[in-house]
Amino acid sequence: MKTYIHRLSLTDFRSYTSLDFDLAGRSAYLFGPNGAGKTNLLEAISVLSPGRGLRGAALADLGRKNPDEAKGRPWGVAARLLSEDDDINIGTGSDPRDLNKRGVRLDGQNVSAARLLDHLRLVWLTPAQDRIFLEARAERLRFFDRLVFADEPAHASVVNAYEKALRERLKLLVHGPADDGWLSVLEQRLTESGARMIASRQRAMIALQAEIEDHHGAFPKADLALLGADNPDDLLDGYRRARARDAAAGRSLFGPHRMDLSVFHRDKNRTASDCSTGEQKALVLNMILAQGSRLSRRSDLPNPVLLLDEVAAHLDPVRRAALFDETTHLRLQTLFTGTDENLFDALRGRALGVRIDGGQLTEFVD
Ligand SMILES: Nc1ncnc2c1ncn2[C@@H]1O[C@H](COP(=O)(O)OP(=O)(O)OP(=O)(O)O)[C@@H](O)[C@H]1O
Repeated sequence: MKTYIHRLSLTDFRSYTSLDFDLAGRSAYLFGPNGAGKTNLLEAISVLSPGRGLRGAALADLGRKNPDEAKGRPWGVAARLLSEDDDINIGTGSDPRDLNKRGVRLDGQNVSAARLLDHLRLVWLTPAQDRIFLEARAERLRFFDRLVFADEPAHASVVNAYEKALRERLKLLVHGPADDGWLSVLEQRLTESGARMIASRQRAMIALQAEIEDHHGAFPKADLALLGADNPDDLLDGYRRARARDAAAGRSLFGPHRMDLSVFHRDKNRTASDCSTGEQKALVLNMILAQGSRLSRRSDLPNPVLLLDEVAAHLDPVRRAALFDETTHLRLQTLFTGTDENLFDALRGRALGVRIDGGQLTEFVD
């Protein structure tokens, strides 16, 4: 299902007081100086999906505030989406009673954030993710889980339920009383959600690997592997046996929350963390494009919209051209950001060029 963002409206979101942006379903290159508000605009789109957006920010921090103010204003983001058989208004914004919460609306009806996924799938890449192969395991797993989740939305609630049970079990083990009955209930829950987590991650990894084989000739091939995927039949016993060790360590040392994603650069015959910065960027971009391509072929899902923050400038001209060709070929609505206006030349005719300065969109170049 091809879905495109047609119009985007922001109210008191980060540096924007009020903004209406007519994308008309097109891709766009947003350019302007540092601090102009380019990432803020991508972040506004990113909160049109469950979770806390591409910076992982606290919801209360998204509201516009002056430097001397401790608290931001209530904020809102709305979009009109058009697809082949759908025309819908989606919106989200602060809960006026509690700025740490937000409400979500679909055509004026209050709904849960998960419902946004019925209409819009987002895949993003930010500069912070360039270092994903060098980060701690938990960060890499979170990155990969987001890819899984764009594919299987239920994965997010399974991970949440798992993490909640894990925290509760650890609290009991460390602070007591270590009621064996309740611990067993929690470990049973961990076993059930843990087995689902492992299965979803394995499915997503296999599908992504198959997609990488088929596409993106200009980007290095990545060999993906999931490490630490326990046999689901061993989980219950594993938690039981880890009790004393976990209590002593004050950490949960067993289970699929300790899985990791291993990425290998096939042509260089090196693990990703030993590759150059540019090679790492190309590897992660390959994974993002593969995911975008995969989702775009699923006729049961909305077409993904790609948010690529400061990606183009860090690629060599051949890869940059390949990136622009790929997103055009896949008909993926993509929002690129960058400081260099000249990069727009390669996108002319297939994306809007939008100058952003002082928090305002000041110029459109077609
Ligand atoms: N809650 C907020 N209220 C008002 N302004 C904010 C808020 N949060 C961030 N800002 C401002 O937004 C600006 C940063 O915008 P953004 O990160 O979108 O810049 P950018 O154009 O992506 O810049 P760069 O090229 O440096 O990445 C900063 O000036 C910052 O002070």
